[in-house]
Amino acid sequence: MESPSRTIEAISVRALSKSYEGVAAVAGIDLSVARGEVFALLGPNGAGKTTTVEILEGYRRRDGGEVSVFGLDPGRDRARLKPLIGIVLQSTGVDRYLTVAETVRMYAGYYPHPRPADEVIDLVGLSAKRNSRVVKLSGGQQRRLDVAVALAGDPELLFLDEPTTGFDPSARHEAWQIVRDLAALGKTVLLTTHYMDEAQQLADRVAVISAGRIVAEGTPDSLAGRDRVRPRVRCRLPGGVAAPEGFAAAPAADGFLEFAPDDLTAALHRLTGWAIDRGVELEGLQIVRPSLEDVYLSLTDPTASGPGEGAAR
Ligand SMILES: Nc1ncnc2c1ncn2[C@@H]1O[C@H](COP(=O)(O)OP(=O)(O)OP(=O)(O)O)[C@@H](O)[C@H]1O
Repeated sequence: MESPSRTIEAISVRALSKSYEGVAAVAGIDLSVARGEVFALLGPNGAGKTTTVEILEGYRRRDGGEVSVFGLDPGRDRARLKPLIGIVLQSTGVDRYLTVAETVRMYAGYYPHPRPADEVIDLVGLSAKRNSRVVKLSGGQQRRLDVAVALAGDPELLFLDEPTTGFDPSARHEAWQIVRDLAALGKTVLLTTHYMDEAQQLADRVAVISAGRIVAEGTPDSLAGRDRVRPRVRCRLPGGVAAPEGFAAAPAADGFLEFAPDDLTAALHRLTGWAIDRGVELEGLQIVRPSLEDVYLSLTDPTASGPGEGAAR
């Protein structure tokens, strides 16, 4: 039978506030993260992400609001919370002259119910480097070791602070796989990132923080009505060929013909039928929907023109 504690949310935040010298860094945030969820906090520099996360970790005091992590208040119950959470900071200070296995075992020793060190090392893909000294690891391998250290105590919740900053593309994809593996184990993951593709790939839900407030929250695919925006059709016509009747939209800045039809299927049928009849090539024909990055920019930059009709409803 499921224990009662399994039914509560991993993280619940109500009206959280925090100011530094009278200036609000977090100005009334509500947030809830379910157990087993991968949740991404997005926001520009200085938006209040780190402040929020460090309050959840018990490293910063809040000024106001309610915060619960597995039913515990991180401001009061840090000692009880510690074995339940693992933290991967942007840079950690593991002893560079220990081996990978020694490092993970050492950290495992701090926890009451650690995960077997070899299992943790396999999980982060460092099996081949088990007996290598930290000083000999590449940057990406050291980041994996940071994740291994955070996993040593077999926490239920992982905080990942910009987990792939500075990674090459293949290291990023490998790191993403580690996060997916953690999710498959039922772990809850709260990550901060500046990479929209990372949030799109990993997060079940995202929240965008701007100037200390949450300005949008939802799944990456539906954030701010992204899924309700009419897709745009784009293509380039050969020089001297006029757009067919009914498609006489002004060309986009890059010379593409661009329009957002009511009925995408019918419009494509008419356009491609017209092109076939006349032997015209529709160069670079594509259907474009606003990306998570488009939506993010419209939410966080008041001067940006939005990603499209209805995107930021
Ligand atoms: N210890 C501090 N003392 C004073 N001001 C602080 C302190 N920590 C953060 N701030 C301020 O609070 C605001 C929010 O900072 P925070 O570090 O939470 O933002 P962030 O979203 O994590 O930014 P980044 O993406 O750059 O890491 C910023 O204006 C920052 O200058």
